[in-house]
Parts: sequence; C-alpha cells; structure tokens
Amino acid sequence: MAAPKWKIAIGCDDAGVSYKTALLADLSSSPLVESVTDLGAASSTDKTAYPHVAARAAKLVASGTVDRALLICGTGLGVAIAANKIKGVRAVTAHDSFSVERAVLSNNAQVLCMGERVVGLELARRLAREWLGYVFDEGSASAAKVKVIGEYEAGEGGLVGEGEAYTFFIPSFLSLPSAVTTVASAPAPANSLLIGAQNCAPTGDDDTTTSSSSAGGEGEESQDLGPYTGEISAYSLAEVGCAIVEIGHAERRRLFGETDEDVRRKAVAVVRNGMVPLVCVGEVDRPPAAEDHTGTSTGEDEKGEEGGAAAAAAAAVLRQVNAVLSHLPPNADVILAYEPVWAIGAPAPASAEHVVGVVKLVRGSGVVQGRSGRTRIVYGGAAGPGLWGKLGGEVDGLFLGRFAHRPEQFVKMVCEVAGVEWVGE
Ligand SMILES: O=C[C@H](O)COP(=O)(O)O
Repeated sequence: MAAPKWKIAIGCDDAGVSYKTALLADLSSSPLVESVTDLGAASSTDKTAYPHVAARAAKLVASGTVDRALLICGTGLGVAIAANKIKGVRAVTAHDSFSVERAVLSNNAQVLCMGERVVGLELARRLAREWLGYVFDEGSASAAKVKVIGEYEAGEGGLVGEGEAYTFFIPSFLSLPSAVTTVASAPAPANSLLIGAQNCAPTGDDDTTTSSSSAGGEGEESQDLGPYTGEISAYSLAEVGCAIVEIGHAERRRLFGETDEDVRRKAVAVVRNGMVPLVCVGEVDRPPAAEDHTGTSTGEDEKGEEGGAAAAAAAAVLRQVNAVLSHLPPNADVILAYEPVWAIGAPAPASAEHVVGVVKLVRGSGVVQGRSGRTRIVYGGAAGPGLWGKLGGEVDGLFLGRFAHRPEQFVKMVCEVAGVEWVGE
C-alpha cells in the first residue's frame, strides 16, 4: 500500500534534543511528509518533563490534527508510557527495523518513540525513514486485534456497569488545576472523567483546513502565546490538562456579543492544541410546536407543525455549525451541543420530537457527513432525568446544567445513558 503524505508531530525532553533536531530536519525534507509540528524542547536547557511533551503530541494524534508522532527521550520509554495514557493512542518504543515495521503493520501504532541514549543517530534516522513508508492495512488480520485494544480501553474508561457513559465536567477556570489533580488521583473509574473548560481566547486566525504547519514551529505557538491579556488561551488549557473546551454558549453570544466568527477562531485554537471543541449551537426563539408534549397526545397537525419547527431550527443551527466545521480539519473530533436558547434555564426541555428532528437534520447535513472525525451531537437545555429514554438513541449524549448540580440526579442520568439500572433511592 502506497504511503500517503503524513502530518507529523515531533517532540522530546532535554535528553533528546540533538536527535530531535536531526530527525526534524529529515522529516521536513521528506517527500512523504506534508507537515511537521515541532513541540520542543528547543534546547537542553528546557527542562519540561517528558510526559507533558508526550501527552501534547498524543493529543494531537488523538484529535486527528496530526497522523503520527515521533518522540525522543533518553530511553524512548517514558514518552511511550505517557503517550499511551491518551485515549486512542498506541505508542511504542522501537530501536530495530523489524519492530518499527510491526509497530505499524501489526499494531497500527501512531506514535514511535526512541531513546537518544540507546540507539545511534544514523540508525534512528534510518528507522524514522522506514517508519514513514509503512501504512496499516485496515483489511489485514491485525485490524481485529487492534480493535480489541480499543475495546479494552473503552471498557476501562466507562463510568458504570456494563454500559458505557463517557462523562466530562466543566468546572470554573479557578477550579481547573485542582479538578485535574483530583481526578488524576481518584480511583478508577472516576479517574477517567474528562475535564473541560468553559471558554478560551480566540487566538490565531489561521484556517486549519488549508494551512500547513512548518518545521521549526513558526506561527503555531506564537499565535497561542501572543498578547491576549486577561484571556486564557487554548494552549494554556491543554497544558493544564483539559480535554474539551466549551465554546459559543448562548450566554457568551448574548452577554458578550460573541459571533460565529469568534466561535470559529476559538474552535481552530482548540483543535490546534489537541483538544475537542464542544460547540454550543441552538435557535433563539421557541417555536410553539416545540414545547414539551409529555403526557399529551400528538395529533397529525401537531406533528406537521413540529416538523416545520424542527426544520426552521435546524436551518438556524446549521448556519452556526457551518461557520465552525467548514474551518476545522475534517478528521478532528467535535462535539456539537444542541441547546435551543429558549430551553436553557427553562422549567422543561424541548420536546423529544423537536430535539430528534433537529439532530437528524444536522447529522444528515453535508457539513457533518463530509467529516471523517467523530461529530457527536448532545442535547442541552433543562435536560434532566427521564429525557434520555425519549430521545430514541438519536442523540449522542446530554449536556447538563442545573440537574448536574444535584449529585443523585446526575448519577441517575448517567445510569440512564449507560443503560444500567439505577439503584438509588
Ligand atoms: O450550560 C448548560 C446549559 O446551558 C443548560 O443549562 P440548564 O440545563 O440548566 O438549562
């Protein structure tokens, strides 16, 4: 199978700088490489601990921002261990031709790690060259075994029982570092909770669908590290340990005048920094037919009205969705939080018919269907216990506000989503 042109991230700690410099130059001039993102360290005086560099590279792989990563430390071991902590990433240490070949062809490893204190430079350069030529064959006998790795990973990451409910929470900015520490030191499965941030700065103006990063890091980080006094950049959020950044919430659009253009720039910054953007979208006004019909019969007239209301809402939502997705790499994972603005803080959510109608139209749209990255659509706006079962599996999850503040109700909803029995009072 012919090798495509790869987008690659390269990184090292202070023990791997000279090999990283040489390999970066090789990759940059390889015809098999489309772009190289240099994650540092720039010199051996930079003492950034290897797990930070490895995790950052792995997050870029996991989000689809890059295809592969090459990591160097003293042994190639620590960076592999750290990179493997990021969901969806398979990192290996390999210092011989056969292992490099099998790492790709047998294990579909996206991350290759080497040790500057273990292998000679010329061998490391040869191995990196060979690595570029291997492409995993999804039709091979190895594919089923690699899939099992993913299944174990998903199983271990599930929150409850045999079902799966991937959960994230979004604390205030001031609580972020302590939340990250608390979750990391919690026993399983609580340590698999993902942490999100409420917002980020709209740093950078590039269009990641068309720009290609260059070796040497010119541009990318300078946008994230520019003068944005008082703002928190996506770069900083990734460094703290966030996995998700919520952007475009109705309150920010209403109170702070945020536009679709602002949301687009934030989404680009979030993806560029290896995190998943959670993009809030929703129509502003409540169509009469979209009220929650729970407990009442729905006649044909009402169904017709509901269809029209869903179509009108979906048109408004798709304008917001298009503004963002058309500027993101198609392989980046995205979460769309469909929150009708009128349902946020309301006594009851939108009717299930309305939610499902809008979500189906958004999911079936060209801008979503044309993506290879995962586009999850979750519902928010007075979402509470009992709603999940009415959505008929058409929605990927719930985005909770007030009801998540009551622990018992939160656990109840997690059980509903996971499909396991709620045994609380
Ligand atoms: O950010 C949360 C959402 O806007 C939903 O809030 P809510 O469930 O309290 O209406």
